[in-house]
Amino acid sequence: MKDTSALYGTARASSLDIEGVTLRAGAVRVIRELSLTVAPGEVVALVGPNGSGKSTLLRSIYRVLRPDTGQVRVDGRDAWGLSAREHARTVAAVVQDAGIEGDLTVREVVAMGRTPYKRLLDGDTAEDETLLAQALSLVSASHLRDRPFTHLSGGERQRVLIARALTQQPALLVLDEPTNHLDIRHQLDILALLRRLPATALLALHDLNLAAVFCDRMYVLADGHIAAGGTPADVLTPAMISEVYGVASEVAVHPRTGAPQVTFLPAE
Ligand SMILES: Nc1ncnc2c1ncn2[C@@H]1O[C@H](COP(=O)(O)OP(=O)(O)OP(=O)(O)O)[C@@H](O)[C@H]1O
Repeated sequence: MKDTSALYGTARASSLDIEGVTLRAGAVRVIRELSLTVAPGEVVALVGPNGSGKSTLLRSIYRVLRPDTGQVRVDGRDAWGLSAREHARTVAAVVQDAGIEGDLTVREVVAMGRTPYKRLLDGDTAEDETLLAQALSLVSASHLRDRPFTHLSGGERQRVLIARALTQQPALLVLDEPTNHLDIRHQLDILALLRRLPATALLALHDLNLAAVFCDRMYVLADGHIAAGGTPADVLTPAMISEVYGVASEVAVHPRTGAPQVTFLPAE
């Protein structure tokens, strides 16, 4: 098992409380009076149909979209009241469009994660190099270190962006479809890594069966509100899947993993 001790030698995990949050994107009210909690160290999935508001909700946690009403609290403190540096030392995000252009190398992209720990013009220290190397190793991307980021495949980029988030040493990781573009081995590796890290994680996921195996709890978003929440066994029922996704299914307990396993049935 790969070493996480440099990044997480001292275990860090934040609580997240979202209370009565309403969010607008443009003129549209996307999230209405939504509340959810994630306890320190939990891995919680946010699932739901396209357009249900998952990405929008995550944006309010990594401070791109300020709530109209309600509060996002990290360790009991208003996330929007923290200094930018303090917030970035606590919360790291992995998003779909990271907006990285130009000819930055993978190493330079991952090193951005150290910014909240530096003053202007500070160079990288030996400790930074150790953290970068460990983060790249954890996502199986050490061999990509000196390649231009924009030359990478979609799955390689995704892993590098996860490495960048890890070098922030976040106590809360917010991830928007982190398994997007990844082949099955890397999907399993990344989700197992999130489970193993001491940090708290909230991740938007489409794959209900992966959520069932790797997440402590899940919230189902539908049309900007929470339609269901609880353990995968509580949440993943044919009735919920039919109501929220309009798809027929059967749910069994997998004999090896003990997790619920959904089989989707084609429309008749
Ligand atoms: N800037 C914007 N202006 C107007 N509407 C927006 C904007 N951003 C998002 N929306 C709308 O908000 C709704 C929720 O979008 P969001 O991206 O949060 O959904 P999602 O659950 O992450 O979807 P997906 O599974 O497709 O990634 C969608 O109907 C979307 O069209």
